[in-house]
Amino acid sequence: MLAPLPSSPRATLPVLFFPLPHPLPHFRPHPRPASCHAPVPAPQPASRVPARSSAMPGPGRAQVSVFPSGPELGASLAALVWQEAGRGSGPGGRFSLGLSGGSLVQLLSRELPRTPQPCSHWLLAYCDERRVPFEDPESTHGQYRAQLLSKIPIPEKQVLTINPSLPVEEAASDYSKKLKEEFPGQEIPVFDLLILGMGPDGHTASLFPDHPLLQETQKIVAAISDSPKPPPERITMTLPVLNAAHTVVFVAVGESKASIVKRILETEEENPLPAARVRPEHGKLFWFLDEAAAKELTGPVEKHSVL
Ligand SMILES: O=C1O[C@H](COP(=O)(O)O)[C@@H](O)[C@H](O)[C@H]1O
Repeated sequence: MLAPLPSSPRATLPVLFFPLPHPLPHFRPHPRPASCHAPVPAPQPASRVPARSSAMPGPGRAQVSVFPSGPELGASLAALVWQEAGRGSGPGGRFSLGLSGGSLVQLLSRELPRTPQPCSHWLLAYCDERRVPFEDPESTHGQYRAQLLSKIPIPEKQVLTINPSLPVEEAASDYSKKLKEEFPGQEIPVFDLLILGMGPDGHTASLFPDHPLLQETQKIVAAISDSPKPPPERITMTLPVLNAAHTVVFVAVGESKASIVKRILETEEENPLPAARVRPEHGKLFWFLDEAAAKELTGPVEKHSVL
C-alpha cells in the first residue's frame, strides 16, 4: 500500500509503507544453480523503491530498508537468511554464510531459531574475530556458540573458526587457509551471504577508518594487532572478500549509528569510511536499519511495518 507517512520527517519522500511478507518481495538474489535443497524460484518483481545511495557512484546500488525497531528488523533478517539458505550456490547447494559479531550476535540468535529449518548444508564463517579464547565474552565464535549454535544444528565441522591459541599473524594465515580449502578454485572466496555490522566510527568487520588494512588487495584474511576498539588483536576478512560476495547485508540499529549511516549512504567522501567501501562488485547490497539508525536519512528508503 502506498502511503505518505503523516508525521515523519520523510513525509515528502516517496516512501513505501507496507507489511513485509515472506518471501521478501523486494529481495532479488542473483540467479543461482538449482540446489538439492530448494528449487530456484521464478524471478521476482523489481524493487518498488530502489534506493540509490549517493555514496555508491556508478553501478553500485544500496537498497535501504527501515524497520520500526530491532525485533522487526531481526525477524526480517532471519527470513532473508532462511530464504538465501535455500539457494546456496556451493557444491550440492551448499550455503556459505559469513557473520559479524557485536550487537548482531544477539539479534540473530534471538530470531533465527524461531523459524528453524535444516542447515546441514551450511558453511558458517566469521567476517572477523577477536583473538581471545572462545570462553572469553569478547569471542564472536564463543558468543554464537552459546547463543545460536546451540539452537540451530549446523554441523560443527562446517563452522570455520580461528585458532585463538596461535599468534595473531599465524591465526590469520591459518584462517585464510581454512577458507581457501572450503572454496577450492576461487582466488577470492565468494560467499552467498555476508552479514556485516557497523560501529559508530564507520568500521565494519575489523576494518577501521584510516587503517592500512583498507588498502589490502592480496590477502583474503588479515591480522590486526592495533585495533582501536578492544580487544586489540583481531583477524578480519579483507575488502576483496566482502566485495566478492553474492549478497551483503549491513545491519545497524540505534541512534548512535544515525549520523554515520547518513554519512555512508548519503555523502560522497574522498576517503570513504570502511563500511562505505563495501560495494559488492557483482552482488547485491542491502542496509537493514531501525528507525533510530535511519533518522537522519533524507533519501528514499523502503519502510516496513511489523511482520
Ligand atoms: O568490533 C566489532 O564491531 C562491529 C560493530 O559492532 P556493533 O556492536 O556496533 O554492532 C562488528 O560488526 C564486528 O564484527 C565486531 O568485531
